[in-house]
Amino acid sequence: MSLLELDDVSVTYRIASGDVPAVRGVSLTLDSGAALGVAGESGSGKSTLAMALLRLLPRDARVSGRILLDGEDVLAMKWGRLRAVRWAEASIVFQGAQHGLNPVRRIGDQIAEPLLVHDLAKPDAARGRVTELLEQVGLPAWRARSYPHELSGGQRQRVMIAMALACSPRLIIADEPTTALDVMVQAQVLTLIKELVAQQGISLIMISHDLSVLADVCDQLAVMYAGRVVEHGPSSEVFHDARHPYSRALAAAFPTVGDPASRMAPKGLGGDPPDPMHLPTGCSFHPRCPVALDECPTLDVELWAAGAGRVAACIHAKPATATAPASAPATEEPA
Ligand SMILES: Nc1ncnc2c1ncn2[C@@H]1O[C@H](COP(=O)(O)OP(=O)(O)OP(=O)(O)O)[C@@H](O)[C@H]1O
Repeated sequence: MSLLELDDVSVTYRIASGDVPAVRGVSLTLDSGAALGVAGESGSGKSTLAMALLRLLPRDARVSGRILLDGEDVLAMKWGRLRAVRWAEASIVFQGAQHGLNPVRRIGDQIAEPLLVHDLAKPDAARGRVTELLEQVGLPAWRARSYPHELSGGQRQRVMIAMALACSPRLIIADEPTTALDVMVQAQVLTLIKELVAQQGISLIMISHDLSVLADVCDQLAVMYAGRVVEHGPSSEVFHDARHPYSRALAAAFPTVGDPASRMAPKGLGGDPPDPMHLPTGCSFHPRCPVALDECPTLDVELWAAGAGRVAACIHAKPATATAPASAPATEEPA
């Protein structure tokens, strides 16, 4: 059985000026021990999807569909069960989360907190576990006595990863875990995440705008555009031989060191991602698409099987005989 199964998950923010459909009909699965990368430009719905997984969304968000964690529907869990699941079974490392550490509490106490809150260890045992966790993330044990301001950004992000690991969860969701770090430190933290996932058999969902980073860490890639998954399949294939023109543009968009704007603008694409409140008709990508056809503005787009274990929501990937949509990667070549 899959560790995580998303079935037609949608998230809409209800704000004063109307509904914002941030995530639209996402269906994905994650096997135990596997790593799934979720890519897309700013505003594509990645963080909203990540937060929906553990019901961390603000009150104005409405979530529909099913999110099954080990067969249990997260959306139907009572609060007590949900609190037990957070940290202990699945934990999130947020973008720039290292800035969220409490400045007046020692690192060791903060790492121990999830263990104590979940009653998974007594204070003495928790101290031992903190030492173990610091070692796992490449920090010396004496750092337990440090305060956050005494650590570098990369070290603080390692602390956040240690906290996420504290209760030995089966799933870690990492939302842009290295974005706020400089390039050298980014590489070190990514290597750390990769090793931890491989050694401890933890499943990972990693979110980034950078397809190359995801392809390096993850087995599977899902590319999101305007709240939808537009391509999904094995990482190296999606990265090197994308079937959707948006994934191709993302794959070609290697960030330029020191130029944050270059990360946000996939090569060869003009324009900006659409406003979710005013989505283009047909394929949402058609106004920016370099290979759009006349029918794309009215196309009823679906995820079509686009090779072994792959799906893509593009007319160019649509098999001539397509009749039904594929909500998850199919295992057969299209006819
Ligand atoms: N609390 C909120 N209320 C209303 N709209 C929101 C809220 N949070 C996000 N949105 C909107 O939902 C859409 C998806 O946002 P989201 O942050 O999930 O995208 P993202 O791909 O994670 O972007 P980024 O990489 O910038 O974090 C955007 O249009 C955003 O403006």
